[in-house]
Amino acid sequence: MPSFTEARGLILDRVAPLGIERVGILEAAGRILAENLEAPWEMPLCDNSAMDGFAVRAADCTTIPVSLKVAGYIPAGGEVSGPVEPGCAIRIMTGAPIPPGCDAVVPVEETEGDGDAVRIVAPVKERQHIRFKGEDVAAGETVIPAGTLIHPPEISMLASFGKALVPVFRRARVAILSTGDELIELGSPPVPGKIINSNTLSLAAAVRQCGAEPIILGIARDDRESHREKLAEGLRADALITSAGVSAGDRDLVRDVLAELGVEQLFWKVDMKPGGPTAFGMYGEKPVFSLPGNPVSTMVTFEIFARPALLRMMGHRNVVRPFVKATLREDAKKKAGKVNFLRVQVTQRNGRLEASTAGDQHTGILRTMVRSNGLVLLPLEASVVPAGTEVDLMILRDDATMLEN
Ligand SMILES: Nc1nc2c(c(=O)[nH]1)N[C@H]1C(S)=C(S)[C@@H](COP(=O)(O)OP(=O)(O)OC[C@H]3O[C@@H](n4cnc5c(N)ncnc54)[C@H](O)[C@@H]3O)O[C@H]1N2
Ligand code: MOO
Repeated sequence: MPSFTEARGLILDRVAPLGIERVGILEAAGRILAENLEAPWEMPLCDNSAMDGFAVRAADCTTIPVSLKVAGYIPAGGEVSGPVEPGCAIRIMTGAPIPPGCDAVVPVEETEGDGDAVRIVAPVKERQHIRFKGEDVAAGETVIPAGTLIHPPEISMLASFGKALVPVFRRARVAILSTGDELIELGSPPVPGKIINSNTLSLAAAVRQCGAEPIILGIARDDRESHREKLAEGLRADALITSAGVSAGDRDLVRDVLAELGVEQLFWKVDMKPGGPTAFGMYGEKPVFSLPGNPVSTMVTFEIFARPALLRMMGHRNVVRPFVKATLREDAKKKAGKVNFLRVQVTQRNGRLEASTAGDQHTGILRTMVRSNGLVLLPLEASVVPAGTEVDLMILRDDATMLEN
């Protein structure tokens, strides 16, 4: 039986980025750039002022104070007129081009009005307060390499170079199927023995949260016909995720029917809890995740196995949430011989991360998952991990470490 890292390795070895598409620049945020951005021109395009003030010739300002004739005005977006004569200054706004002849800008705060002239009252150094042509980016330079996750700074750079359409890796279309005769859809009244199909929705939300597109297939009933029809439909997407029907129950049909449909199984069962009865296979280039049905196990196995694979398919390079060190606040008990993921509440105290159990750790307890914002890895052989131990923590929520308790 593979460890969770081996199982994840088997998956990541088999999935690769999907194709490339061009999207409107705002749609590119959160996506992965698929081609290098090479600067089509230099930035800035011309020497320009970094301050509101006066463009001067530094050689005119060797003795301070000095009065210079104000010979013109260039607003931002304005145009440069002829060269500036010695003894003259040009009123200039931030971003406006430096007129020829000038080699420094004096901020307005370092000047005084003097009729038609301006009096410069602070020392002036050649080149001060000028943003020089090409100092930010040279023409032809690779400014953003392919494979970069696009954040607002990349949007700014892409926009600055006129890229209204941006080449990004395609989003994965992910089919989601729940299985089981006990399931009813959201909206039906509660009935003992029946379960509202929450896995489809938590999976769809998780798929969406990682930037992929969920395709909800509904529920496959516990017969081969229903499984065959729904699973075949799911295999048309870029990836298929099913929940339930993979343990040892006599009606756990998922793996059987997937095999009939031509899915090559790479593993079934992983050495971890929750999530032991997870299966994974490939249908050609498409990954097929058969996740266990307990809602907690479904979500944990999505995090550990499906999310990294979907991210890789969408071109991401950093696909695995890293483990960071945290201090365990209470003793944690488990059965020796299996890796456990403990659902925890992460807090930050004096800049250090601490993890407390989020409640009852039975895999049937959904409330504990709702209370948790991280998973602590409890190692294989341990049966008690005492309070105060430094443990490996996987943070699941971006806002988790903002909490100071
Ligand atoms: N004899 C064995 N029994 C079980 C084993 C085992 O190894 N041997 N493993 C246990 C573990 S661990 C898990 S996890 C579950 C996984 O079972 P399945 O994936 O086959 O799922 P089901 O048995 O159908 O359902 C489990 C549980 O989850 C609820 N469920 C299922 N689908 C949904 C859904 N779409 N939305 C919300 N809740 C769902 C279902 O009602 C059950 O309560 O097997 C153990 N048994
Ligand atoms: O793995 Mo089951 O996922 O322990 O509840």
